[in-house]
Amino acid sequence: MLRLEDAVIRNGEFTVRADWAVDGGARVAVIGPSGAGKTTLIEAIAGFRPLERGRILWDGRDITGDAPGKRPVAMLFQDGNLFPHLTVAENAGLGLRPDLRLNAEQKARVRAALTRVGLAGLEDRKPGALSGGQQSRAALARVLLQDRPLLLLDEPFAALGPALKVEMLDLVAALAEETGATLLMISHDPDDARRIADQAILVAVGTAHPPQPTAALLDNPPPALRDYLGET
Ligand SMILES: Nc1ncnc2c1ncn2[C@@H]1O[C@H](COP(=O)(O)OP(=O)(O)OP(=O)(O)O)[C@@H](O)[C@H]1O
Repeated sequence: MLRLEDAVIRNGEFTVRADWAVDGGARVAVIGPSGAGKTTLIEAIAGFRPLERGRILWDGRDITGDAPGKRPVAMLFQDGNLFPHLTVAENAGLGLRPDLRLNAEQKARVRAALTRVGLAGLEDRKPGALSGGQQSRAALARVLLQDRPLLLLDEPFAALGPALKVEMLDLVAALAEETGATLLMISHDPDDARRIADQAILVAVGTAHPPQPTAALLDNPPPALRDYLGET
């Protein structure tokens, strides 16, 4: 379980508050107007931004002061953070060992992860020789190999076309199901939230609200969300 306890997170003059918990294994969308603090929230959970007040707990353990690498967290960004000079296998392998000194068993795990995300046969390509969707898959393989119980996604597939995006969302949902990972995903597209997340955290007017059923929130949005969704 992820718990934010009476947390206040600052980003310049801006602050966002959070006081709630997300159950282990849940899939949660983070939605809300532009500039409301969604990225700020995710950065604090990942450890890139200190709390001004409060605590972050994972399964009861206080991780508030832990460095990003020590947290139970893997993060997937929109650009995938792939290194252009490394092969697909090497980019994925970074999820196991940053120095890439992989033994035979670890190399086999990299191959298995690449196969799982549909990149078998492309292990030796560089990212520049992959399509956008294939690049997303390579980044996902790295996240899979990191094997962390909490997966944070900041609009990971926004640059993909609609069909490809749906394919990637379904793959992420399937992987989360298989590994039991807890998923928090920022999205600007309500359809993404409905597709992948049965719960949603609304971030608006300085507050990240407790998770609530996605369909109920989107079917009957509060004013801050209604304006944003263009349903005035
Ligand atoms: N470097 C900064 N210095 C000061 N204020 C900042 C800085 N970066 C962001 N902010 C402010 O913090 C607030 C939250 O930004 P954040 O990126 O978390 O919002 P967001 O909900 O993720 O937005 P978007 O949906 O547009 O990505 C914004 O209102 C912004 O003005």
